[in-house]
Amino acid sequence: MAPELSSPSSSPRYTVGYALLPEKVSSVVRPSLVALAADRGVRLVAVDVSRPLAEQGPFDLLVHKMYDRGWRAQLEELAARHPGVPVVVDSPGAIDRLLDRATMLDVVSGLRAPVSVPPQVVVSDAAADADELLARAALRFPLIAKPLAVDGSAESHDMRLVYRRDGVLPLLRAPLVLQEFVNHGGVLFKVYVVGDRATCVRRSSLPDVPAHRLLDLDAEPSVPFANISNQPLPPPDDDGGAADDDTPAAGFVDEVARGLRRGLGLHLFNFDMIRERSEEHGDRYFIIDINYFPGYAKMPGYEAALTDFFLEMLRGTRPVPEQLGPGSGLDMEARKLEPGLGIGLRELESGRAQA
Ligand SMILES: Nc1ncnc2c1ncn2[C@@H]1O[C@H](COP(=O)(O)OP(=O)(O)OP(=O)(O)O)[C@@H](O)[C@H]1O
Ligand SMILES: O=P(O)(O)O[C@H]1[C@H](O)[C@@H](O)[C@H](OP(=O)(O)O)[C@@H](OP(=O)(O)O)[C@H]1O
Ligand SMILES: [Mg+2]
Ligand SMILES: [Mg+2]
Repeated sequence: MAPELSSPSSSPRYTVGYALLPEKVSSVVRPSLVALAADRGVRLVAVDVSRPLAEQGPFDLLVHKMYDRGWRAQLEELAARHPGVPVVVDSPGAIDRLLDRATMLDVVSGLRAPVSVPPQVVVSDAAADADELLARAALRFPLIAKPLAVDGSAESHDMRLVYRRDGVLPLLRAPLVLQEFVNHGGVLFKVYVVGDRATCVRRSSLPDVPAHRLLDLDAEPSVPFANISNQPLPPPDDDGGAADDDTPAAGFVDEVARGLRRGLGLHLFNFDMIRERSEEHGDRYFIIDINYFPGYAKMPGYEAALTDFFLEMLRGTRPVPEQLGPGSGLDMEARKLEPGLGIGLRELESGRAQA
């Protein structure tokens, strides 16, 4: 039965543990989220990842974004021994696919919605002949060179826009992905997914590259850049004519989000989508990046969205993603949980929960 949670003074009935890096805690676990969640009966508690997980809790639900292998091993070990207690969101196996740009976007080809990935090739080691790979993949300049690993480091966001081949390839540090740059009017659509909610936010992006830039041999053959989508949006006059009401239709955004959620077997992520407008092809949408547990505070109304989602998971009113992707051996089912009956990991370890 759902707990009575409407009164601000009601004591928390559920405990949600979060295992996040300090920067993510300060960006997402803001007082406004903690207060709203508490008001609705959800207590947010930090997991101390330097201590054994089995000694902490009890947690009714665990959310996490940690890159540490030791942490992951703890989750897997516990899950193998006690499937489903507590509910872990999301499965490390499913998250793994987003931590490698070679596999991150594989899911897109299975979507029904008309959206694709720009052509790309993986350069897996420094000894690889990037020239030969480029020729074989028939990629067209400009390209974006992206580090393969997505590991929470600043380096994993160090990109390079490559206008032409001359003298550039030795500058690129493998392993990386070379992806065709798509002109898209300097505006990116960042879609935040929280369970079955999808919220599209307009963000700044790289400006279009005019054809003559590729032929200008006096200009730099490549330029480095990082974290471009955190820059403020250009005023509407300067952003290629794109305006606030130019965001993709909500039905389309929802369809893409639903397809990704199902294909990835994940609940908490965002994706970056760009739109190419050309006379030749009309509008074409591309997905260029998917991020696990992003900076939710940049999404309007994130406090209510996350709190609703926690409660749905805890009350078992939200099933896990309908189709779980490969490699997600740790996926756990949301199940009916009596409020306040979160089973402590310590108790499980000692066998008391079975008593
Ligand atoms: N194929 C592309 N065509 C055009 N622009 C692109 C393309 N790929 C990336 N970009 C631009 O480069 C930026 C950074 O690329 P990407 O999103 O892959 O990197 P990231 O560091 O993982 O970003 P985030 O901070 O969202 O995790 C994008 O926000 C977009 O502005
Ligand atoms: O910190 P790492 O592991 O590198 O991952 C980042 C993602 O790549 C970004 O997409 C997040 O920012 P956005 O929410 O603006 O996408 C960004 O969110 P943040 O602004 O809370 O740091 C991070 O989640
Ligand atoms: Mg991005
Ligand atoms: Mg990213």
